[in-house]
Amino acid sequence: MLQIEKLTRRFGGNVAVDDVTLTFERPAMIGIIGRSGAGKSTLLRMLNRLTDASSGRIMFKGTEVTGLTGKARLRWQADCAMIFQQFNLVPRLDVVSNVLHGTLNRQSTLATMFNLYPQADIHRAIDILDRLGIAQHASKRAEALSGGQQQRVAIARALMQEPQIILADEPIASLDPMNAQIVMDTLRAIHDEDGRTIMCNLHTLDTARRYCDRVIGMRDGRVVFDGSPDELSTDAAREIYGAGADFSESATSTAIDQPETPSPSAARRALREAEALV
Ligand SMILES: Nc1ncnc2c1ncn2[C@@H]1O[C@H](COP(=O)(O)OP(=O)(O)OP(=O)(O)O)[C@@H](O)[C@H]1O
Repeated sequence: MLQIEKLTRRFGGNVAVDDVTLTFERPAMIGIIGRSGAGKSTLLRMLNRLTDASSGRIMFKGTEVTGLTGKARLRWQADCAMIFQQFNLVPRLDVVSNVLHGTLNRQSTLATMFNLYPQADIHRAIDILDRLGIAQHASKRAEALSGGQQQRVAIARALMQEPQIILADEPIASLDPMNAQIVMDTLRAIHDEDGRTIMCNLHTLDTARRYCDRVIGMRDGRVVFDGSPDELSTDAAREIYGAGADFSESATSTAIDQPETPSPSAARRALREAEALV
C-alpha cells in the first residue's frame, strides 16, 4: 500500500532522515518514537510533501508521491492529512468554519473568500464534530476551547478531506494527560472504525505501546526499531533513545485520568447555533 524507499533528507551537512526504507501492507495505527532531533517530524513532513526529499522515493498504491506536482500534490496532501502539536487552527474563527477549511483544496477562491460552503459540507462538518464529541462547541471561536478540544477540531478538519492516511506530528505533546487520552482514543477509533492509516510521532513510550499496532523507533535519522509493541523491550527502548543502563521508562511516560463527556442536550443546542452561523 505505502512504500518508503531509501528516503533521505539533508539540511546542509546535517542528515535529518537517513536512508529510511519502510513498507506498510495494510492500514494500521503506527507510532514513531525517538528522542528530539531523531528525524520523526521530517519523515512525516516528507510523506505529506510539506518537505521535499533529498533522495529516495515514496510510493502509495502505485503512484510515486515524491514526484507529484501542482494539483496532484494538493490532492495527495488531502489524502494524507496532517495534524500538528500546536493544532494550527485559525484562533478567532469559529469551530465549524475551521473544520470547513478542510475542504479548501476543493473550493473556488471566490467561495472561500466569502465563506460560501455547500450545505452538504456544513452538515458533514457538524456530523464529524458530533462524532468527535465536540459538537456543543461548534459555534465558539477555536481559541475559546481547551487544547484537547482544539486538537479534536484539527482532527475534524483532517476528516473533512476524507483522507486515507492521517499523519499526526506530536498530537498530544501540548496536552495534559486526560486530554492526551481523549485525543489518542479518537485517533484509534478513526483507525478502527474507518480503516484509515494513522501515523503518529510520539514522545512517550507507553502511549506508543498502548495505542499502536506497530512501533518504529528512530535514532539520528535512521530506523533502529520496527516491530510490535510487545517486541519493544526496555533494551530496544535503550537503543532507540541512546540511553545508558540507568534508562528509566517512566521518564517517557504519562499518567492518564478519566475523560469528559458532553451532555446530549448541550450538543443539540450547539448544533443548531452552528447551523445558523455558517
Ligand atoms: N527546516 C530545517 N532546517 C534545518 N534543519 C532542520 C530543519 N528541520 C529539521 N532540521 C534538523 O533535522 C533534524 C531532525 O529534526 P526533526 O524535527 O525531524 O526531529 P524530531 O525527531 O521530529 O524532533 P522533535 O521531537 O524535537 O520534533 C534535527 O537535527 C533538526 O535540527
